[in-house]
Amino acid sequence: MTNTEAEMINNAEIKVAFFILKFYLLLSFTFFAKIIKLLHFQKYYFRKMLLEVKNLYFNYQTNQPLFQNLNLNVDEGQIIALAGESGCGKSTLLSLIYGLMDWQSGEIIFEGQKLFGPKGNLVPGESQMKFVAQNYDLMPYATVADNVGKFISNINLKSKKEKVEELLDIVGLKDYAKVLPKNLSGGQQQRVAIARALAILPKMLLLDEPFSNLDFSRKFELRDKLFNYVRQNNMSLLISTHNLEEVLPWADKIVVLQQGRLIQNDSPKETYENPYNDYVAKLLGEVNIFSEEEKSEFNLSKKHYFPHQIKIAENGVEAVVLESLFAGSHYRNKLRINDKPIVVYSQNVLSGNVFLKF
Ligand SMILES: Nc1ncnc2c1ncn2[C@@H]1O[C@H](COP(=O)(O)OP(=O)(O)OP(=O)(O)O)[C@@H](O)[C@H]1O
Repeated sequence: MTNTEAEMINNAEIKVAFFILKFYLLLSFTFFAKIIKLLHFQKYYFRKMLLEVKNLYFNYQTNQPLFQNLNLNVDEGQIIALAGESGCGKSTLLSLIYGLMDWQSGEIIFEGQKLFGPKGNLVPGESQMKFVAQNYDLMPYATVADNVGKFISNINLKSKKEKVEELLDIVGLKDYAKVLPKNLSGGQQQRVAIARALAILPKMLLLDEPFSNLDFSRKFELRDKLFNYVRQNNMSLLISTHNLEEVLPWADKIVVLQQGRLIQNDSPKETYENPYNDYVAKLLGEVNIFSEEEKSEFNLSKKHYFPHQIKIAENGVEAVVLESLFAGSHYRNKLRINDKPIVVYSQNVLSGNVFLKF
């Protein structure tokens, strides 16, 4: 064999070796990708149940039950929005779960253990949960930092200080560490209470309308940071709200209460696309509601249309423009189809008569 022939054989061997290596790498990459996908799937679809409310019956007054046979499950790491109009029972349900009131019958099970409400605990509240009620319950003569650090151990003061700083950053109160809560606004006190609840990384966090006192820009910032922190730390969150738009992007499930009855329990997308009734649709924002007669008159496929779901088109249902107002990202138009007033959002200002596509 000549030198050139030997070199050619060597090159061919190297090529084959490279080919096998490439094939092997590709195979192992696909294998690992599959494993990662499986773990991801498992994380979301085989979550462990953390809280179970079973056939809960509760009344403030004996003749009028607020909850009758209420059932609700919360999985580990799940974010659930508890929605409903004022007075539907959101705060009461959170207080019952946290163990601040006795219920008449039914069961509340947390981590597989039956809870007994106030009679089961010397100190009010369950130890693995934290509840931020609407009264905040702050220590008025301790600084903001001391309030936030209230439940953090003093064994390592440096790490405690760092944790408090991290939490104050999340709620946007870094510059208020040394201020007393009595000198803060309602919204600021609310944020201190949230930071304090996050401090001990509870397994379950119960927040009662946590954004009610916050201005628009603060709300955006806090929501992002709060939900990310909750997700990163695999906490379960039950958050009450009367405005679903506030929590829709982050919630795994929307649970809707109407006068103490649980009427819908679905994913945000399902709730938005198929609200159970007019009450649920209105919790999701401005909405056009059509009666059965109007549905057949305008040939509509559903009952509820949000203003952006109705498009201005070349032809379709004719409407008269009553008003077209600039609303930032869109124009908010009041229209009338025959006698039916509706609201439609458009990219341009409207006038005269238009055609609508549903
Ligand atoms: N201490 C109480 N005694 C008697 N009835 C009460 C008491 N607290 C609340 N209620 C009633 O129970 C119902 C539910 O109240 P709850 O505060 O749980 O509603 P909510 O949905 O949290 O309202 P909001 O959004 O205004 O906080 C309401 O009709 C309310 O009037």
